[in-house]
This record gives sequence, structure tokens and C-alpha cells, in this order.
Amino acid sequence: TACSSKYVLSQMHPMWQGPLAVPGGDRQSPIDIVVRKSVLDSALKPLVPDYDPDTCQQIWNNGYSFLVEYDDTTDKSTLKGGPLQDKFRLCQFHFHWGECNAWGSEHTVDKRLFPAELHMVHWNSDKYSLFEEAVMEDNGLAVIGVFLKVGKRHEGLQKLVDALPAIRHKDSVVEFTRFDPACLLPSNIDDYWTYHGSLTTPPLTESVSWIIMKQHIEVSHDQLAVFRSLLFTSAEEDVQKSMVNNFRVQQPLCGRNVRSSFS
Ligand SMILES: OSc1ccc(O)cc1O
Ligand SMILES: [Zn+2]
Repeated sequence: TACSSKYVLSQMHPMWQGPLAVPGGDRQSPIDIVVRKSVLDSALKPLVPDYDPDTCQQIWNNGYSFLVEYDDTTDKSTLKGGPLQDKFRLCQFHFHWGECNAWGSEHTVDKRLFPAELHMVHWNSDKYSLFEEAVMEDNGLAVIGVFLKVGKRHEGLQKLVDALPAIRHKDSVVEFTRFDPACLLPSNIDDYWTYHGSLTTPPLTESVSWIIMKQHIEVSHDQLAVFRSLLFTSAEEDVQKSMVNNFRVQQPLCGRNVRSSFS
């Protein structure tokens, strides 16, 4: 199977020119979460996000998604608890979405797809001094995944949606301040699944403790439509390509356990 071979062909989305094979890839992401196979771990603690909106700096289009970046030079915006032994610093959040509401998430729950998925990326500041260091280590990153469903308008998200037309093209960046990422978390953050995996974009390194929220958030159809108005391509390119379907194909579980914080 794909797990036994030394290399896992990460059938990357055609747009990603990254490595086609990841050495020793036996903990790749994303995966399908099979609820009945997840194992309750009563030792899992509540998650403790502690974010300072003043650390929000900019929003930019990196050609894969759009990222909201935070100042991670101090421990002002942190995540601890849950499955984590150390303190992790928020460095950015981004999303993955589809060309239509029928698909777009990277993880699935019993094969159920969501129209989009939020990733809040943190790195282990107890053990490393830079994200670039932590991203290479197996306990380096902690990423919170939140599923998005289409429904009522998300008031907190609107400030971010209004900034997107200014970063339509790849490599465009604008200042973006005072955004509290906690507003994107569901009301219940105590119920989650957690497993060890990887980035889903290059360099696909196997450094992520994934924390996938059971409860989704709702955004409006129109808000999600603005995500789809972004472009993969830079302003100089002749052919403009809509930034949609920026999700990776699912990867083999390779015997990994998915733990749950709830029964
Ligand atoms: O797409 S997932 C992902 C992307 C970048 C990163 O720094 C961490 C991540 O988990
Ligand atoms: Zn992501």
C-alpha cells in the first residue's frame, strides 16, 4: 500500500508544483475522520487559545490561499492545552474552499465534505525560536481546523471579506489590523478530534498536531463567493485562474489513531 512504500505519492492538486513524493510519508494530511474508529482520550484537556487582536498585521494572497498573519515575535497570541504539552504561538490563519458549496474542505467527517475549512497555524515556542525551525520538527506545529457551513452571515468574518478585493492577485498584501481570530472559533471548542499529520501545502512536512473542531461555524453564501473571487495568478500573468478547489487530496491513515476529546 501507499503507506508501506518509502515514498507516498502525494497526488497534489495540479496547481501545486511542490514535491511529488514526500520521503517516508506515513503521517500525511488531510484525512477522513471515521468517527466510530476515533478513540476517546479522557486525558485530553480543554483547549486554551489566548489571542491578542493587536498582533494582527497583514493579509496576503500567497498563490495557494489567503493568509492573515500575526506578529509571532512574542508570546502574545498563544494556544495551549488540548493535546499539547507545550505553548504554541499563532502565526497565521488561512482557508481552503471549493468552486461550489458541495466541496472544499480538506478533512472530512465520515466522508462528509464541507464547503470550506479554516486552519489556524501555531508553532511550538517552548522548543523552537522560529516558525521556519518548528515546521521541520515532529512536534513543531499545532493547527486548529474548523469546518465552514453555508448559512447565516458571519459578522466577524465580514471585515476579512471586505479586505479580499485588495489582494485578488498572487503576492498582493495589504495591512490588516485588530482582527481577533477567536471570533472564528465555534462556541464549543471542547469537542475535537486530534491526530498527528502534516502541512497540506508544500513543504508537506510531518510536523502538525491537528486539532479538528467537531462544531462548525456558519458563513453566508455571499461571503464564501468573495473567497472564490480571489486568483491563483499574479497580476502580470496573461491567463487569470480563479482561486478555488485549493484543497489537497486525502492521504492514507497508515495505522494512525484519531483521538477524540468527547464521546
Ligand atoms: O494547509 S495546511 C498548512 C499550511 C501552512 C502551514 O504553515 C501550516 C499548515 O497546516
Ligand atoms: Zn491549510
